[in-house]
Amino acid sequence: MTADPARATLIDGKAFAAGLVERVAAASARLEAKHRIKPGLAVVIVGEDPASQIYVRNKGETTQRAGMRSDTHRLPDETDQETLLALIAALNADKGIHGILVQLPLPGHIDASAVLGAIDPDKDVDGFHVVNAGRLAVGLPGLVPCTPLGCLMLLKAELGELSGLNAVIVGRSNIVGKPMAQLLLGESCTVTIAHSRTRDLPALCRTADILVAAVGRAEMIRGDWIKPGATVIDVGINRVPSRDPMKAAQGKTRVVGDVAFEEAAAAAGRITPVPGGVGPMTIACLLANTYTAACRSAGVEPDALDA
Ligand SMILES: NC(=O)C1=CN([C@@H]2O[C@H](COP(=O)(O)OP(=O)(O)OC[C@H]3O[C@@H](n4cnc5c(N)ncnc54)[C@H](OP(=O)(O)O)[C@@H]3O)[C@@H](O)[C@H]2O)C=CC1
Ligand SMILES: Nc1nc(=O)c2c([nH]1)NC[C@@H]1CN(c3ccc(C(=O)N[C@@H](CCC(=O)O)C(=O)O)cc3)C=[N+]21
Repeated sequence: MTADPARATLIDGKAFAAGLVERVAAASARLEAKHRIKPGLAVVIVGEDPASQIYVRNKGETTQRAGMRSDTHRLPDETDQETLLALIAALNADKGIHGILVQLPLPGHIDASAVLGAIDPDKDVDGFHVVNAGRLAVGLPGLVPCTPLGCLMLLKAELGELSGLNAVIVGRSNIVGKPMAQLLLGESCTVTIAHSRTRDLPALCRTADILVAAVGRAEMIRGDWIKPGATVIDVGINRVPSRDPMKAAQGKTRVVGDVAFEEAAAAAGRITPVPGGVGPMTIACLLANTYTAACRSAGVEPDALDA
């Protein structure tokens, strides 16, 4: 909460994620004590992309802190598709592994959709398999992509009932925009999905009670695009040069979202920061999905993970 009433309330994704990780850890400990199952996550990373390396290290550390098994498979950039598919087949067959995540992007010589399609849908903790996309679309239980799931948890924690609200999602990717739309539709929001061909995006955004930005363009969404009092969820993770010109000259960067934060915070009712907003929720939801997958593999009803 901020003291200035003219400024939006900050949605503390980092704190919410820490609480969720604790609840997953407690639920996993109960699962292990009662049913002798320790949830296990396998993360596969191909190549040396530095940003990906950081995320993968973060995921591994958080998973272990939650008392779950975490295996990281680091493969060289030149790994061929058959080798990767053989690893996935082995992980699909491994009874101690309940979740498999293949870090994206993959090197260009690998067909990402073939690789994602090879993961057992019941171990697909990213929720990227077409079977899970289909389950989400028709309202069957499945595994839901972590980033939109984390956004929905924040929205429900902040707003409670979402029914009837106008939601505008900027971005239509299969991993963020589309599943976000499905989830908000499931909450009975009136959902509009915008993209690079949308006409008069600022006017459309001004209709949003809930605005989700998943574009990948630094600070594209301006303060005067925000309906006063709206809830703004900024998914974007963009590296831009440091503010300090000396540091920028040394190639130092900082992370900003898709929303011009200072301007938007002056208009919005609530807003997520970047960093410290959606990003940590993505990792917490990955653990939640791994716990859920482990329970289902044993036919055990997962404990509720809400706050
Ligand atoms: N916090 C987290 O945990 C995560 C953050 N991210 C971040 O979220 C952002 C989005 O990721 P992702 O969905 O994978 O990105 P994609 O690049 O796959 O999709 C971007 C979407 O934005 C649309 N778009 C691009 N430019 C414009 C524009 N000028 N006006 C309106 N729409 C536009 C594109 O439209 P079109 O389809 O027409 O090309 C596309 O639908 C990135 O910054 C990414 O780093 C992603 C995953 C997790
Ligand atoms: N198969 C797959 N699944 C993914 O979920 C996946 C992926 N590939 N490839 C890359 C994107 C990106 N992503 C993020 C996760 C956490 C933060 C995160 O925790 N960010 C922190 C720190 C940001 C920083 O300072 O760099 C924050 O926003 O506060 C960000 C981004 C998951 N992704």
